[in-house]
Amino acid sequence: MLSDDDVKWLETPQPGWSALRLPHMILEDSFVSGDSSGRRLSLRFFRHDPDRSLRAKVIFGPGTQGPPGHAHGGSMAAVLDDAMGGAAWMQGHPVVAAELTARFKTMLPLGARCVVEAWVSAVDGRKVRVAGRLRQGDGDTVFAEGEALFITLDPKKFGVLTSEASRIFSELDEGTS
Ligand SMILES: CCCCCCCCCCCC(=O)SCCNC(=O)CCNC(=O)[C@H](O)C(C)(C)COP(=O)(O)OP(=O)(O)OC[C@H]1O[C@@H](n2cnc3c(N)ncnc32)[C@H](O)[C@@H]1OP(=O)(O)O
Repeated sequence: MLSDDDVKWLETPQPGWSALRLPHMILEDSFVSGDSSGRRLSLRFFRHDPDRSLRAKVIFGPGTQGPPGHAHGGSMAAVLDDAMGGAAWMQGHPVVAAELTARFKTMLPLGARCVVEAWVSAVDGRKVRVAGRLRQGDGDTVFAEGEALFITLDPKKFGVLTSEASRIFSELDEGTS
């Protein structure tokens, strides 16, 4: 479903980005990242090293259709949710989403190469506010913007996921320090 060029594009970090190699336990059956068929969502996650925010490359496949030929708003909101949650995890906050706002700005053509940017905007106790943007990969068109409130949980509730996350992010630090 994806061309070889699309796969190559998805897997190639931009300057200042480090690839996040997420373990099978996170990817398997993930609503957003768990589809390897290319029919629905194809994503690769990265860390933007200068400010440790999150980047993702994403292609919305034919199975994400809402308006004919364009992505469903729910699929865009799901990608923003996942990326914003990932941005919080990347900065050491084991969270789940409590509130999510999405603003749909421009219809997103299926198959377009897109980039997601997500960053933590404020932390107040257990409340972690995160913002995000879904834009054209090779241009400035913004398809959707998001804001969300995430709540930090007891890391014990995430069990092995929390230690996996620490391991993944410390490996990145070793690679870029
Ligand atoms: C490599 C690894 C990568 C891993 C990358 C993984 C990325 C995954 C990202 C996916 C993100 C998701 O979709 S997660 C799935 C969707 N979300 C969920 O299913 C969450 C369901 N909701 C819950 O489980 C719960 O409501 C919680 C945990 C959010 C909160 O419950 P709690 O723990 O009992 O906390 P509680 O005392 O109620 O609230 C704590 C504080 O937060 C505030 N608060 C709580 N909810 C709200 C709310 N909706 N709006 C405003 N404020 C709220 C409270 O007022 C309080 O403030 P104060 O009194 O302290 O001031």
